[in-house]
Amino acid sequence: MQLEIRHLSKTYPNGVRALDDVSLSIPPGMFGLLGPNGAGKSSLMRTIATLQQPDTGTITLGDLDVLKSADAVRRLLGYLPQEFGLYPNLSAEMVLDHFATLKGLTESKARRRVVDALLEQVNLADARKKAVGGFSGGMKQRLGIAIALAGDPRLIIVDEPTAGLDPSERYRFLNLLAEIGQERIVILSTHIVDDVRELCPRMAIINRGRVVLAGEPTQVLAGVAGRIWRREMSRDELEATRATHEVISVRLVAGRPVVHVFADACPDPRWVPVDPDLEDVYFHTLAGGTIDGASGSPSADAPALQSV
Ligand SMILES: Nc1ncnc2c1ncn2[C@@H]1O[C@H](COP(=O)(O)OP(=O)(O)OP(=O)(O)O)[C@@H](O)[C@H]1O
Repeated sequence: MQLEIRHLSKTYPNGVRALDDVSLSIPPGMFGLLGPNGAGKSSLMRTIATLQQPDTGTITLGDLDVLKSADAVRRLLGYLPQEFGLYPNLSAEMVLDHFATLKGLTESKARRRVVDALLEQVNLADARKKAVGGFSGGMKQRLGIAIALAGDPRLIIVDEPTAGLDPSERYRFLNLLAEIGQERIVILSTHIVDDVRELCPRMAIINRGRVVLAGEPTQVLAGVAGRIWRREMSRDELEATRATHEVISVRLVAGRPVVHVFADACPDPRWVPVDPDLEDVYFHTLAGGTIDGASGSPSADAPALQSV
């Protein structure tokens, strides 16, 4: 079963064009949808989740017309939105039991088995009796995934799930997603490049409502190989470099800027070649650059580049 999105566009009543002719093919496994704030990720996720209609375009899941069969799609869907509220006084077990009932698990013994298995899977079995109001961010996200998994969905959408998690909770959460993504379509929407690098065999970058790049991380990395150069420099030199080169990222190492530029040839002997990482691809693409061998239409107007 594959998710096919064709020519999807959406303009909100305030005139914002959140989706602009978006087309994507998403096979089973983890799919990373990367983009900066306001790129249109949540608009796309909500549309796939049947929570809003586009102006034009089609979405199919296998043989199912997603936009015309909302009820059938919801039976196959698990959705973890960017923000979700939980009654703080209920225990994890009660919350999950409630959602499992909503998903159609009406027989109490079968539902208890599912709830137990889900709590075990997301590593919350020990916290099952605790009120969710006292949960940490990571625990809440894991409970959110357990809710999304109730009813054994074929398509799972998770919108910015790792923002605000500490490194160990983030690692735990990504591991859980990797396990889940083995037999289903899992769309991970995020602005965190590392989430996609660590998890997703397929990815797309969306910016200003358009798919500006789609492909496999290894393939898109190969597309910029040999054209990323690094140099440590002073802050004054950085300003001059911005005027003459395509600066794609700047990181501080011990307080000094370490700069990556995109160039077909070594700018001068002070620059050293680097193996590109996905962040180089991301910022190069957002700046309107193209990647050899990847699909997508480059951003017409480039946003400001990342700066320190
Ligand atoms: N209901 C709405 N009405 C009007 N404009 C909206 C609405 N929802 C989103 N937008 C606008 O559409 C654009 C895309 O927003 P969207 O939330 O889809 O992006 P995003 O990539 O998910 O960003 P973020 O990570 O900040 O949530 C933004 O300019 C946003 O302000």
